[in-house]
Amino acid sequence: MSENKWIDITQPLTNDIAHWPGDTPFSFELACTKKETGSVNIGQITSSVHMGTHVDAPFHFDDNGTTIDQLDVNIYIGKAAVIDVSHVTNITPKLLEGYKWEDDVTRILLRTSLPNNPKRFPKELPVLDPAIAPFLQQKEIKLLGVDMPSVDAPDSNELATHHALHDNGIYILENIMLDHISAGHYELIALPLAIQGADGSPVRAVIRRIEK
Ligand SMILES: Nc1ccccc1C(=O)C[C@H](N)C(=O)O
Ligand SMILES: [Zn+2]
Ligand SMILES: [Zn+2]
Repeated sequence: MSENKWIDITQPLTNDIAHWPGDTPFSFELACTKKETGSVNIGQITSSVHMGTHVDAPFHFDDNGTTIDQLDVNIYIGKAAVIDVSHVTNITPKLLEGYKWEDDVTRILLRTSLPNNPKRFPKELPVLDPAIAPFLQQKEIKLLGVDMPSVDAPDSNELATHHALHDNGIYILENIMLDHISAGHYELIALPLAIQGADGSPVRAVIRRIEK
C-alpha cells in the first residue's frame, strides 16, 4: 500500500508576489555572489511578515497578544478538513452547519470562491461572518485556514473576524492555495518561523490526504 503524497498549498515567494496595499513588498536577491566571496552565494530577503501563505500571531491585532515565537507548534501540525464554500460569497454559521463535522478534526481550511492568484491583490473578498468563530469553537476548531489575504475585509479597521476568532481560541492561517484541492480529510503542516517578537510569519503549508 502506498502512502499519499504531501501536496504544496503555499504561494511561491516570487519578487512579484502581491503584497498588502502600502505594506513592504517581498524581495529576494543575492547580496553576495560566489564570484565575489570566492566560496558561496548568499541571498537576502526583505518582506512584510504577512506575505504569501502566512500565519497571524495574536500580537498582530492585540498589543497584549502572544507573538509568533511564543505559539505552540502543535497548532500548525495535524488533522485538517478542507471545506468547499466556493458557491457562496458570505460564509455564515448556518452555512457551515450544513457540513458533516467529525470529532477528531480541530483544523479547517476553507476553499472559497476567490481564485488562487498570488500575483494579484484581490479587489473583493468573500465575507467571513464573525459569528462563525463561536460556532467553530463549539466544534473544537483550533485553526482556521483561508485562501484569501485576510479573514476580514481589506478596508476593515476593527477586524471583527480576527478578534472573534482570537476570543474563541482559533488561530489564523491566510493565503493558502486550494484550487487544486478537493474537499475532505487531510493532515496539515504549516509551521511559522520562530521570529522573536513578530506579529506573523510566512509558512510552508503542505497537506496529505487521509483515506477514510
Ligand atoms: N500588512 C498589513 C498592513 C496594514 C493592514 C493590514 C495588513 C495585513 O497584512 C493584514 C493581514 N494580512 C491580516 O489580515 O492579518
Ligand atoms: Zn496576516
Ligand atoms: Zn489576518
